[in-house]
Formats: sequence, structure tokens, C-alpha cells
Amino acid sequence: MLTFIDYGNSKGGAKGRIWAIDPIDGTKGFLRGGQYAVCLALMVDGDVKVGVLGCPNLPIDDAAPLSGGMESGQTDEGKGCLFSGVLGQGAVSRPLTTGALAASQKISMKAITDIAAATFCESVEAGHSSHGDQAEIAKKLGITNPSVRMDSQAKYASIARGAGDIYLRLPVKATYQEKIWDHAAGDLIVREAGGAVTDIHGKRLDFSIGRTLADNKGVVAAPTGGHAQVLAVVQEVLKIK
Ligand SMILES: Nc1ncnc2c1ncn2[C@@H]1O[C@H](COP(=O)(O)OS(=O)(=O)O)[C@@H](OP(=O)(O)O)[C@H]1O
Ligand SMILES: [Mg+2]
Repeated sequence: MLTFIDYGNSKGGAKGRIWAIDPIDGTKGFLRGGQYAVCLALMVDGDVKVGVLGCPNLPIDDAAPLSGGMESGQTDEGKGCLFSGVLGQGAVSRPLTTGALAASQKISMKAITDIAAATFCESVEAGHSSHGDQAEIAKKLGITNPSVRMDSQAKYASIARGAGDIYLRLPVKATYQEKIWDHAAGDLIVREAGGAVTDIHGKRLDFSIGRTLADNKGVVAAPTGGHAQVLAVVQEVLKIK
């Protein structure tokens, strides 16, 4: 198995079929019994065509309340969800099973009618996304719901199923380049569920450059109808324009 993983030495890029895999995304979440994800994406000529997120600690029910960890007393019953998206064909969720693939159901983001009633998903680690900037953005948008902190691409999956509304990843270090395997599947699943995903400059995430998102900074993921409003406040707080 380890030898097989070591074959994963592609430089990425804009040509050919490339699989991006993150066997355990949100390693710290995995270790602390919170959220983590097994992530897979197929890119063809730099464009993500298929994205899959296995989230063993998310509830099966798309309508279940958003929560960062496993609640005390929670058992394996009722949790474990597999999300997938195919470019142009929408996004679905299905229970994770040990047997045959379970039946899927279509997922979609919640349309934003009142941004002040929205809920943010954010990283647990303040070193991965600035909690201070996030709090200021929430205040300016009039959002009073506490942000739900969870590790891994489970954040993308959660907003895609309408359990949360907005996912921001706000750069802490100017030099950090996001890795394609940390975003490819989630980016497609959110877009196929009716969301818009850009960086803090409003550019689509560009998976065609190599192993990192070298041309992007941060992530702003929100329902299509509310994305421009969220991005404007992100840029105001980060003093981008
Ligand atoms: N400085 C910095 N800035 C941004 N991102 C970073 C940084 N350092 C690491 N990483 C990557 O973050 C991945 C985990 O992302 P999460 O959103 O789960 O972060 S958090 O733990 O919830 O805060 C994590 O993925 P995994 O290693 O698979 O857990 C890292 O690739
Ligand atoms: Mg990762």
C-alpha cells in the first residue's frame, strides 16, 4: 500500500488525466475524533471532472444540524457519508457502507435569502485560515450564528448539502500555496450543488498549474446568489481593493 502511494509523484499540470488523492484530509481532525475526509478527484487537462469525498464522521442525513465533531455518545450508526460530483451532472450524497454502493440522492446548497441568517464553516486550525478576519467578515455581513469549525474538505461537503452556507479560507501566511488534493473534489461538488467557488481575488481555483494552486490565494465558497456580496466584504476586510 505504501509503495503504491509512493507512485503518486505526478507534477500535475494542464495536460492529460490526473488523479488527485488525499487519503486522510484533515489529519488533525482524524486524530481528535472530529471531521476528516478521504478525497479523490479526476482532472482532465487541468479541469476537475469528477470529485468524491468520503466523510466517515458526518451524519448520513443531509438535513442534520451542522457540527464540527462527533457528539458525545454518538455511535457509528447514522453517520458516514459519501459525496460525489460529476462536471455538468450535479452532486449527490449517499450513506457510506461496507457493502455495495448505497442509493444516492441529489444535494444542493441552500439559496441565500438573508445573508445575516447564514452559517459559516471554518477551519479548526487558526494557522490554516484566519479566525480574526473571519469574525470581522461575519460582523460586517450581520451574521450572528457562531461559525462551525471542522477539519478537512467536510466543510465543502457540508455547505454543498445545505447544512452550512459559506466556507472561507482566509490566508494566514502570504507564502502558503494551497494543495490541489485539499480542494479539487470539494470545489467541484460545491459548484455542482449550486455554489460558486473562487479565491479571495474572485478568481476560479486553477487546478492546471501543478501540485499547488499557485495562482490563487484563499477560498471563498458560497451559494451562487450570495457569492458576490460575501466576496466584496472579504476584500474589504482583507483590504484587497
Ligand atoms: N499554513 C497553512 N495554510 C493553509 N492550509 C494549510 C496550512 N498548512 C497545512 N495546510 C493544509 O490544510 C489541510 C487541512 O485543512 P483543514 O481545512 O482541515 O484545516 S483545519 O485543520 O481544519 O484547520 C491540511 O491537509 P492534511 O495534511 O491532509 O490534513 C494541509 O494540507
Ligand atoms: Mg489534506
